[in-house]
Amino acid sequence: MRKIIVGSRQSNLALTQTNWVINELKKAGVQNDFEVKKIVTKGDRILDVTLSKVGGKGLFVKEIEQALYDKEIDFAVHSMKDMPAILPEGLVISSIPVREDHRDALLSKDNIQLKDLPEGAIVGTSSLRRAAQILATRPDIEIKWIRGNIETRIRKLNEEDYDAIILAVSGLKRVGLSEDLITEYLEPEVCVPAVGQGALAIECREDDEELHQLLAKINDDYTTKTVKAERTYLHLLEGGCQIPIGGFAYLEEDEVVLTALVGTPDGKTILKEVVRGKDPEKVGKIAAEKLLKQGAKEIVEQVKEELDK
Ligand SMILES: NCc1[nH]cc(CCC(=O)O)c1CC(=O)O
Repeated sequence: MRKIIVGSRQSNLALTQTNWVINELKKAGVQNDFEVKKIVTKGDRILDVTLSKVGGKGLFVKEIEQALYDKEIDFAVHSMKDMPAILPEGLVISSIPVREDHRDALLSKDNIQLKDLPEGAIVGTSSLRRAAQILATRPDIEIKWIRGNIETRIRKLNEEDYDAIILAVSGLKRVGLSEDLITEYLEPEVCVPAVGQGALAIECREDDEELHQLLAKINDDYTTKTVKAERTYLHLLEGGCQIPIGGFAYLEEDEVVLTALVGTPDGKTILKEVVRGKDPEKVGKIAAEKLLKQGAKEIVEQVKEELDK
């Protein structure tokens, strides 16, 4: 039986996600042997620059995709939210396992909720999406960029002058940290998560039929459907750059309910629509059309220009 080589970034989060997927495959009855091969990406090498400035989503996946092309690895597990809307020729997202918690969370030094943080409090994030939405409700807050993996960010909260930081609940849980660290769960009504947040994407070669069959065993229909709506929307709005875009969908009976958001980084303009319907692609498309009609394109262009400076 074929041994399956799995490529992974070497961060704790990436390795945990990769091992989780391998374990799910085994639980689903896959009997092949697996080997994890660690790959260093450009995103891992750049530490001190705002991510949006150095090229956003593509940074963490390029080297891994090359390894797939070169057949050094057979599949790779990514955070769905780090995946560009369009994949390079010959590669596909073969399977989407069940989503972890989709929400962002506020972790604050003295366990103070967002609405009760003192005026001018410093909140750490390197996400324009999070910054825009925090500033929209609390324009007095000072956003300060913070980089590093989840563990590093929590250390910086304790050691530096941040009053609070924002992290994805899923990331925190996956690296094995306690949810007791969370001060406040930010529901999508307060902070629309990143498209695909909490979900994983298993990427492999399009022509690897044998592997598709194995990976299909851990595909989750609910997650696939909702992520489809989110990513259709994302694709129609941008093209890979990191801008303040949020999207989150859930199912209500047999309908997809998608909340889609675009904002300016200062939070002064927030465009938001909730769209529901049976066909996830249609729902994503309608959400994009509604926001584009309200000026989303202008916001996207403006942010891209700022980032290129
Ligand atoms: N931006 C980095 C990143 N990429 C994926 C996750 C974990 C969340 C997920 O699985 O969607 C995180 C950390 C975070 O946003 O706090």
